[in-house]
Amino acid sequence: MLETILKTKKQEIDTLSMPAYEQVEKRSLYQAIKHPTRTVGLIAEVKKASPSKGLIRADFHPVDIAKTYEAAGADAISVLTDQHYFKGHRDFLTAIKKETSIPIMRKDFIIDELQVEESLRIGADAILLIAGTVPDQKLFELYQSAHEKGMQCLVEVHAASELSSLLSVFTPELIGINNRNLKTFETSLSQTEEIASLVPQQCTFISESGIHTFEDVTRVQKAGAGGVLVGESFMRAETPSIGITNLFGESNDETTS
Ligand SMILES: O=C(O)c1ccccc1NCC(=O)[C@H](O)[C@H](O)COP(=O)(O)O
Repeated sequence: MLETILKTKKQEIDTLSMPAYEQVEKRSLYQAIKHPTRTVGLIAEVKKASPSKGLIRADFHPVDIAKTYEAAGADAISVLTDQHYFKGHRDFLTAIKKETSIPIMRKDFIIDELQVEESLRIGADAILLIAGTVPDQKLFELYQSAHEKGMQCLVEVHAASELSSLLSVFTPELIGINNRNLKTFETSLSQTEEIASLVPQQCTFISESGIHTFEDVTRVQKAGAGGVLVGESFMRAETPSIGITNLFGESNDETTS
């Protein structure tokens, strides 16, 4: 699947039209995760559809969803901007950035410097970089470029071997361990438990995908996760903010919108 997505991305990059600069202030994803609202950081994702699940939320209003995430104490928001596979759009990110005050991460398949520049222009505070999509040295160059432009990065891995290889080139401040196998689409939290011991002490790591219950959160927290990235279970909730309070076993009395 990843190979197919990357093929599409390369075609998109060939015809990429660069947007105008959005004049917006930068917010720190690293600080937000280091000082979370709860005992573990939460990156809440705005995602209409996905290759593994198809359409997830038909009643999809990205800015409203993002606002309810912020009201429910999310530390940061991840916005899918890929159109073809996730029904996202870069305009969603810009609109969300303007209507919220927490860090906004661009979730896409960023493999080229032009996309880093595009991310800056649309107002992203941070971008996702995925190990294995480009050689590690190239990933490091994209990481450096993002930082030079004032953005931060969540660097995602799917296997211990990917993390070891990456660490021989650079040490990202924020590492994402994705629990989803991109070949079978199965999620397993044991991914987080297996890879966690390889994360250097100075790094924070986020457990991504397949987190649906408070037990799931507790499990990855025990493995050392400083944060979780959750999409589907919030997007399937009647209102996404209730998805957040339910995930953390909190009362929904004050969060009804
Ligand atoms: O979600 C997919 O089907 C998918 C397929 C191929 C590449 C990436 C994919 N997902 C991106 C993500 O990592 C998730 O959107 C994110 O971690 C949230 O996961 P979830 O809470 O399980 O929606």
